[in-house]
Amino acid sequence: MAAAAMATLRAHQACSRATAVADELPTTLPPAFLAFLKRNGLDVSIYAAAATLPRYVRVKPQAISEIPEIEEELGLKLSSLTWLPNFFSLPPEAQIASTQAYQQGKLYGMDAASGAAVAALAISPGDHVLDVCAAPGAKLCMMAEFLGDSGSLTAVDISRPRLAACRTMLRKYDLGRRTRLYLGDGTSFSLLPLTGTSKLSPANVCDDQCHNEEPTEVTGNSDRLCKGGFQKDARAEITSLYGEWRSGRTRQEKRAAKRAKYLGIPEQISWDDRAPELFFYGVDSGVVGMKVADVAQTCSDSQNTSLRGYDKVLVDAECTHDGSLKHITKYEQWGWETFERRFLNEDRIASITSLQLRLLSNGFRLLNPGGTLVYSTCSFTKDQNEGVVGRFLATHNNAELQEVELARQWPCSPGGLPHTLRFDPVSSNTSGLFMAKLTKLGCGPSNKSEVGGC
Ligand SMILES: C[S@@+](CC[C@H](N)C(=O)[O-])C[C@H]1O[C@@H](n2cnc3c(N)ncnc32)[C@H](O)[C@@H]1O
Repeated sequence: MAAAAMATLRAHQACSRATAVADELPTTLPPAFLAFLKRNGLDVSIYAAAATLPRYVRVKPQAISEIPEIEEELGLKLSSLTWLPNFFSLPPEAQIASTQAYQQGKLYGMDAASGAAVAALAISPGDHVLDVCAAPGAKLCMMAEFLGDSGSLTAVDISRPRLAACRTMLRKYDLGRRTRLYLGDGTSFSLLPLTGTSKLSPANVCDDQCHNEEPTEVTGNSDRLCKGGFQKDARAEITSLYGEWRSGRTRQEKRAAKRAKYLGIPEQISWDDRAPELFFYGVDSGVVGMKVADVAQTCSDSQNTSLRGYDKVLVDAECTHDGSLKHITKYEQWGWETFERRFLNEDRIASITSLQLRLLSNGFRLLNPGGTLVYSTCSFTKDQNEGVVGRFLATHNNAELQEVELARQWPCSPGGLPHTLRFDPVSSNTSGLFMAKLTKLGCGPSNKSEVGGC
């Protein structure tokens, strides 16, 4: 079909969907949310699309040949997305959680717009990738798939329970081999990728004499390791090496859970506690066999050296979630007070753009020159999207917005800055998502303190 005819058809489809959604406008959205939409110039009718929006799943490449069996189990046809490989749409009411295909880790639920944000990063095998706000981890899983058998994936999130969900997901889908998960603050995270190879093969790992579940400085014999911990040898010099990661909650996690339960607070690290905690590492993440000090090599250690940062960075920033339609409508059952407290609280809204800017700036600091960063949110507001990116560009003359070439085939609209993109239920038939793709230009006077040899 000619491009012009295609555009007309798309506009027509969007228009008839818009008419349909306006007819089904929900009346239950709470006043605080309606006021938030009004303040931000957003049209409430978009939320009526929530009920008709398809569900999307990503089928792992290894399971693509099993689509007929998966369809039979689901009792319906998977409709392949022509613009996003391995993504399929399902009717909104489709239930996947009880299927064997889901339980066996052959597919996972993920909105197509979220898949597009990962595709925009153009991850290649061998890349060192950083995910600054990783949990609960659907994008992380997709990034791990793209990475394949080389390179590394480092992921950070500030919420312990969400990070635990992320770890469960990586393990369920067997995608954690090259991944390190950190409980930490993405605005200050400074750890560099591990570019070397593991110093010990699993054959050298011993089972006995294990003392700790987490690495600590101990007197040890660096030739032999314990699974998930370290052994003591009084004769050897002070050293500590990582063994294989062991499942189950670490002592540190159990302590934090107990404390959070006692205080009745969420298990989240405090904003002042900036030291990242290694929460999970895969067998090929480069951690096994490394000294604690080497794994903890930070960006500040690397000034004026040749230590490298990350090739690709995703900053899928915390936001007000107003574009995440299905999520929003769930609050009808969960209670709008929770939504108001979490997302519409005045202090929270005031601080969120500042948080987003700091997450973006820190992700960019850790990016190698020539590398790619994608900033995304699931908010429709200009402040959290074009506003944050505009403020960032005003102070980073080594950053440049880039075209997402794949997007020429995507059902999205242009954002308010060159090359930025917006997905929404009416024109894209997806949840809401904004994305900006940035690259870091070569070293200049303005980026002297950044990684990558500058
Ligand atoms: C939009 S969600 C990320 C979704 C995730 N990328 C995915 O695909 O599943 C935003 C995440 O940012 C995390 N977050 C909030 N503040 C943070 C901070 N200062 N540093 C790191 N993560 C943070 C939240 O805990 C939340 O999990």
